[in-house]
Amino acid sequence: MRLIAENLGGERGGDTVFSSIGFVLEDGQALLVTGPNGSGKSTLLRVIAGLLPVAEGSVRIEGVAKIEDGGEAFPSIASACHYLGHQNAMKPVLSVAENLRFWRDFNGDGHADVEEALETVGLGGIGHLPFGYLSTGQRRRAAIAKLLVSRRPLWLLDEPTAGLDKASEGGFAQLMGKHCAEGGIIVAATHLPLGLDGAKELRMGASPSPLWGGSIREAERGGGLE
Ligand SMILES: Nc1ncnc2c1ncn2[C@@H]1O[C@H](COP(=O)(O)OP(=O)(O)OP(=O)(O)O)[C@@H](O)[C@H]1O
Repeated sequence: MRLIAENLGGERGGDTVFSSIGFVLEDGQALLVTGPNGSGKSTLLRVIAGLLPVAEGSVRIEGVAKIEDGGEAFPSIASACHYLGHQNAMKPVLSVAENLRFWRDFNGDGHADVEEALETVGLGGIGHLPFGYLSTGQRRRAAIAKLLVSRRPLWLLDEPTAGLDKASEGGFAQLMGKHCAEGGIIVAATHLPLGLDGAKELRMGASPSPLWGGSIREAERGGGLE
């Protein structure tokens, strides 16, 4: 599978946030989206996921495996991706396991079972607790377990390690490495190194405020791929 963005532009509230973004990611590749606050990293992920409209250009997947009836296993990016946003998308009054079972049923393509996924993220034994009881880092780990209970080749991750301790960051780096080694693709917006060897980097444009360490290169809000 390939994820292809061509001349991609995104808007928020009618204003252009980024434009002229282009990249191709093949099976097993990862892209780190970096840049200052407000430069459009989250907006880019949401545009790729189909949660916000494409303002210009295009983003698409190609080369998706066929299923038995000749159709494509994933007919759209939305059906091919896991989107992990800033919010964890879990119900606080449901138990951790109930939340994961919901997402497993909702997304289909059952993969790891819920207990196995919780063990993997170091939450074995607390699946019965209401999600709302968990600490910030435990909530993030439970949200990461969501990536494991259904198989989706494309992971779109927004600040995935926010709130994680060092050991959990290392564990998540291994999970991401395994996903790529199995042919998955990752696009991750981050301010922190994620421990993903060989990842490409897309730097989004500068912050409009010089006071917080950004420059005022408003004309360069488009991204550059390295
Ligand atoms: N619903 C909205 N309406 C109007 N503008 C918005 C909306 N949501 C975000 N924006 C603006 O879009 C721009 C890009 O925001 P975005 O969240 O994509 O940045 P980011 O690079 O992910 O930032 P951060 O590093 O702080 O997470 C910001 O200037 C933000 O104020």
